[in-house]
Amino acid sequence: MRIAVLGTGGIGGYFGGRLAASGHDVTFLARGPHLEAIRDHGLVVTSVAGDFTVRPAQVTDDLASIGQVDAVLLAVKTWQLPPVLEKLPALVGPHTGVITVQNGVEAPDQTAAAVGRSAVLPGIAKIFAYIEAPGRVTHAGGPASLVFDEWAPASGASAGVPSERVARLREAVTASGAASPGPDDIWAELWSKMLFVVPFGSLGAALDATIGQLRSKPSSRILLEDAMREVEALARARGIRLPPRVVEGTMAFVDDQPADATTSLQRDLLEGRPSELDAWTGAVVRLAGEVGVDVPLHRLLLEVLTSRHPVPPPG
Ligand SMILES: NC(=O)C1=CN([C@@H]2O[C@H](COP(=O)(O)OP(=O)(O)OC[C@H]3O[C@@H](n4cnc5c(N)ncnc54)[C@H](OP(=O)(O)O)[C@@H]3O)[C@@H](O)[C@H]2O)C=CC1
Ligand SMILES: CC(C)(CO)C(=O)C(=O)O
Repeated sequence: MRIAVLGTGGIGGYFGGRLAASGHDVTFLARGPHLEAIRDHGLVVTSVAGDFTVRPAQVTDDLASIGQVDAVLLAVKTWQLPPVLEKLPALVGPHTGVITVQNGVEAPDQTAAAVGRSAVLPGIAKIFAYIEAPGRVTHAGGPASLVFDEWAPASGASAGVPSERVARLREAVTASGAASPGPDDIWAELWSKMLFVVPFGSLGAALDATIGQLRSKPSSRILLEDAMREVEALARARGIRLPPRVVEGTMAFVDDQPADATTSLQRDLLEGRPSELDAWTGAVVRLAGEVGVDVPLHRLLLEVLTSRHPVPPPG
């Protein structure tokens, strides 16, 4: 299968690396010293599931040179999407599937605005992975699964039967050594991840606290749960079929995580880098406004984090 991995970071490097190592024709988009290191020494992946190196790796910083592919793994951060989306149409043919992996719930729509809904496979990456050094990606934990589906999966008698391209892609991911379970409802999955990651990320950043600290102090535990209930109310108001008792289930998941866990949002904000705040907390506030749901905790968190961490200039 011809695959383009747009953004060779934690997600693109890990899942794209596995697909390349298992024999698919994968082209990686990267830039700067990371690109040079991959070109010179291959893409080196250190993983709790087994290390591997893709050498030689096909890597470029020129998206337009890639041409049409069977699948795209769109794995840049949310604020990096616009220039990539502008050039994405050149990679997309009538059967190409573009998997989005961004946290938040807006990347599928943004991608659809560039290439049409029929090309988009909304997805979620369940993993903890990052760039360790130029040319080197580390997978530190998590189930390492890539969950995705058609925008509007088959219903009625065919419910649960994946489209041909989704079936082929899931098979490729699974054969590469990662997991790709079929979701019951991809939109409910996206919102369930949002319900976990946004309260955890924004409260963690506001309080400079790990997940262990947030969950064990009664006052912050209540705030975490309240923030999750705001996302739940918003999702339900937008017609998302979240599972029953989703907050209780997510709190149980929180209790299961390593005590020192933090989110990329928290680390990016506290280290003065650009962040996905607008796509996480900003999106909750924005989308709540559209349906008249009040989300006072998220409004406060957005205000605090925006004023405390002004967006750094690009570059
Ligand atoms: N990492 C994780 O564990 C998880 C991440 N996610 C989501 O996945 C998405 C990707 O995250 P992650 O993999 O961590 O991000 P990273 O920052 O690790 O990777 C993104 C990579 O894309 C590169 N890139 C961006 N734009 C371009 C461009 N125009 N040309 C060439 N290279 C480019 C970046 O380069 P540069 O550094 O130079 O900007 C960077 O190397 C995020 O939206 C995140 O929310 C979801 C679940 C878990
Ligand atoms: C918390 C985590 C690793 C969960 O997958 C995440 O998505 C992030 O930090 O961006």
